Amino acid sequence: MWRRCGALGRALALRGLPGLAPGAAGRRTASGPSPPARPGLPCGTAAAGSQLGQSKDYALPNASWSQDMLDLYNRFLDMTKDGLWKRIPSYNNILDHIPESMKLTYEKRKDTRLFLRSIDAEGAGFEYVMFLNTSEKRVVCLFQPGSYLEGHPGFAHGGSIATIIDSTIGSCAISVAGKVMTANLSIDYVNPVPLGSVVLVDSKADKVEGRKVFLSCKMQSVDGNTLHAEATALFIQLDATKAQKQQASCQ
Ligand SMILES: CCCCCCCC/C=C\CCCCCCCC(=O)SCCNC(=O)CCNC(=O)[C@H](O)C(C)(C)COP(=O)(O)OP(=O)(O)OC[C@H]1O[C@@H](n2cnc3c(N)ncnc32)[C@H](O)[C@@H]1OP(=O)(O)O
Repeated sequence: MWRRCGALGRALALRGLPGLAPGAAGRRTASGPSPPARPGLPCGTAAAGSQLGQSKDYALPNASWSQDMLDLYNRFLDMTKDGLWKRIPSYNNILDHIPESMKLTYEKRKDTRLFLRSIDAEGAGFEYVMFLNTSEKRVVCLFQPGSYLEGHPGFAHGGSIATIIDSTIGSCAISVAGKVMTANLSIDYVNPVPLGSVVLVDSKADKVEGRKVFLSCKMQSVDGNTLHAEATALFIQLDATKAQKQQASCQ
């Protein structure tokens, strides 16, 4: 049912995208190519507002991205050209991700932030960009954990790994079922993730049963040789009444 370790590398190769050269990381940190032109954005996001300059899109290259991160990003950007993959923009307020039509019941608060975007220093927190393939019900996240995500010396904290997995799987569940919440997330941590390295978080919706969305995910190194973590999750589509109540209780 699910791709084993290294399968994403094979999947990339199938698309004519060979794996990255080993040791490519770290060739460039302080400067690099200018951000490429914005590719197509997933429908239903607040992309239009963002394009008007209202919200910063963080899922674009910055000076902290390593060469591995940039190379992989450019490979995925290439894959957006035929329209099968789309880059998901990233704003620091979750409401900027919600289509205008769904915003009626929400009031934008200035003092909240998406957890993943809570660290301001470029490169110190979660550097990531996600790509969505709607037909495969799949979201892949390119993730470079920064120095403020440390757990054991030199390695990413397990909570930060859980966060990026939950968010990647969550974005996949949202693309399949709209308003959802994590009901269950189970993670096997297989190999530690070095800070500053680049990993691929590859998630897929395996099954939808009524309001239940079952997903699975693998986190692996760019060359596909190291499996860092694997996870399964259950997301529940919120029923409209409950969603309204939850919203009312936190305003
Ligand atoms: C187009 C692309 C778009 C891209 C989008 C880009 C955006 C990117 C931006 C940023 C990424 C962020 C992405 C979000 C990621 C983060 C998500 C979170 O962290 S969520 C916070 C943590 N989770 C909670 O706090 C939930 C707390 N729990 C609840 O509120 C409820 O328990 C809830 C909603 C999960 C279910 O409650 P009920 O009342 O609606 O449903 P009931 O009746 O209890 O369950 C429905 C069915 O599910 C089963 N079920 C429920 N929980 C289960 C469990 N833990 N295990 C197994 N089954 C369970 C039940 O047994 C039932 O099954 P039967 O229909 O009877 O067959």
